[in-house]
Amino acid sequence: MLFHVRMDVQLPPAMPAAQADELKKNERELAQSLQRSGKWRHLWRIAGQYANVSMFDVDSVEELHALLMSLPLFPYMKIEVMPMCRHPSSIHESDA
Ligand SMILES: O=C(O)CC1=CCC(=O)O1
Repeated sequence: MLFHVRMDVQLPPAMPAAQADELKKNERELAQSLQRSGKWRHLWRIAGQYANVSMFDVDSVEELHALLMSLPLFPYMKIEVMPMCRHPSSIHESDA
């Protein structure tokens, strides 16, 4: 199942820089591991914003929910999820 996910990061301005850096480092490590596994298919920065657009390929909504909740930055992100299904006019086999 494919999901389009937008994540807006909203770190508290008062958070110490060292704590923010540690969260970002842990987030990067997990994100890269999930990309290598194929679960996190795409990760794009939205230009000019501390936000990303991602595509996830998971087996269920429950798996997506657990994955998103496991992200170190989860408590500091506004997350919007859009479930994707194949468009009948798509010529890309990988869009399923
Ligand atoms: O910086 C972001 O958009 C949040 C994030 C997701 C994966 C990652 O490494 O950072």
